[in-house]
Amino acid sequence: MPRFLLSTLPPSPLITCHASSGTLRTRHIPPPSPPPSLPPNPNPTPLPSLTCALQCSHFQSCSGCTQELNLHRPTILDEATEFFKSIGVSKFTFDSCKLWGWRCRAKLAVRGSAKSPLIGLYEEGTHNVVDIPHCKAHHPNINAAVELLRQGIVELNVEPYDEDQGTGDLRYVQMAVTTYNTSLRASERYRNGKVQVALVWNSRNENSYNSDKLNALANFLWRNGGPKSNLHLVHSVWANFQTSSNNIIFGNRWRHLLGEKDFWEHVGGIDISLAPSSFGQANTRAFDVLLRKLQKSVRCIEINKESKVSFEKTADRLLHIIESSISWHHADASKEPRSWIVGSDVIVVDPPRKGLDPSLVDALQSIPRMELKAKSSFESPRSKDKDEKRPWILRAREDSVQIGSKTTSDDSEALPETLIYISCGWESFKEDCNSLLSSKAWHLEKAHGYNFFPGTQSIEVLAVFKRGQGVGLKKKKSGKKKKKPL
Ligand SMILES: C[S@@+](CC[C@H](N)C(=O)[O-])C[C@H]1O[C@@H](n2cnc3c(N)ncnc32)[C@H](O)[C@@H]1O
Repeated sequence: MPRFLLSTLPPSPLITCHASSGTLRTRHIPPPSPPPSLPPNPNPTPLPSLTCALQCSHFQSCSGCTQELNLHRPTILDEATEFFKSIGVSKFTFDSCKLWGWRCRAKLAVRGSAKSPLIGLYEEGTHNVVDIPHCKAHHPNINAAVELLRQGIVELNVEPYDEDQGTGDLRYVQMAVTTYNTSLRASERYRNGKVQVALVWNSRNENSYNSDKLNALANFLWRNGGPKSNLHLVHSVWANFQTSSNNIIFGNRWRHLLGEKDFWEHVGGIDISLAPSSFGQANTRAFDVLLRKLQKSVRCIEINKESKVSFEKTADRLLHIIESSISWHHADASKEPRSWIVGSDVIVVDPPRKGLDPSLVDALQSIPRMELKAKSSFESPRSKDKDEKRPWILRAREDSVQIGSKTTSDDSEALPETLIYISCGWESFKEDCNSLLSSKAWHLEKAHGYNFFPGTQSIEVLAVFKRGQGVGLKKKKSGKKKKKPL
């Protein structure tokens, strides 16, 4: 039976700063020196706000971070705590991991000129790129690789993209760090992370007129940052070809140019393969902490068909450590969501920032009705399976990968008891959460927050919903104490 198991493993020892604990173990940033006219304080006590301060020279101009002090406590945390309290979860916990150097994945715009390139993020509300060579959120090797790229652009006269004219060579760069290197001690792996560099090139393909420059830039990065260089920080170089005038960063065509083609990361206790086109968490350390709360997942539904190869590689390594079956399906979860809901014990959703598609929320809300219908129906699941005509379901079945044993049909009409919602969009999460609760089909059992994006007002939330109305929220009919749900 497809199932996602929830475990309560102890928190990872990688946590460096815990918002809910009284003692903070963070990188110590000394308070600013007193003005020269004042006698120096012989016993300076570090200001709590500065202990976890960003102290980034780009803060005023860059749109990446919105909070400068108390990085371990995003200000949105108070609202989140209140929100969960108002819906019956009084113990909302929050894990803060690395506060600086946490970002292992960055997409940066490349603008300016070949002599003076700008590599960074847009200024708030504009399309002016702010150069961020000393970004405090980036893994230090992302900043080092950006510096190398800057030298390559200048030396090889690579033209950054001009949005107004649609001209230039290099539009964006994606830098993704892998800290997976078993030849190093675990404590040294993060610091020695290697960067996969994906250059978004303004041409249709590798045969276009400016492809010599692309190869020259890739060779420059490899020569000066690859395994034979002193720096050795570049893992591989990829090209993505994009000529469209819209704001979409990547085109559909990818080419591996240099270095290792496979990119592995170790999170949640397992090895994960990631293609440069796949979604990958920016904060791999914090994601690891989140994943350790979840143990096994079985039926994965993904709209991006490029992820299939990554899934297959990942699953290949999983075979000897998991007993249950695991499958990957290329499908749009918002189309016919019922087909994914029915037959699972536990549903895990991890939607993009905009939250769940309304059709999926509808389906989750209507579970009590599905239950009634299932009770009154005598239709055999097997015959239903055979008669399936809906093209998207049939397509998804064809385009799927099954690892391990097949699912059994006995429980294929089971309805989920648990819904695990992983969210990176606080506003959409609140909306989805309110919709689920108002339907009375679900109640919220617990919620944890994670500091995935220190310095911003984004938090990652792991919320566990159980089917039906919560004990505390149902009208009490007798004075007897009811058992807490497990
Ligand atoms: C926040 S990411 C999470 C991915 C994965 N859980 C992980 O952590 O690597 C959201 C994922 O949902 C996928 N997605 C977006 N809309 C979808 C849809 N309608 N049906 C299925 N997958 C979808 C995206 O391609 C993306 O990989």
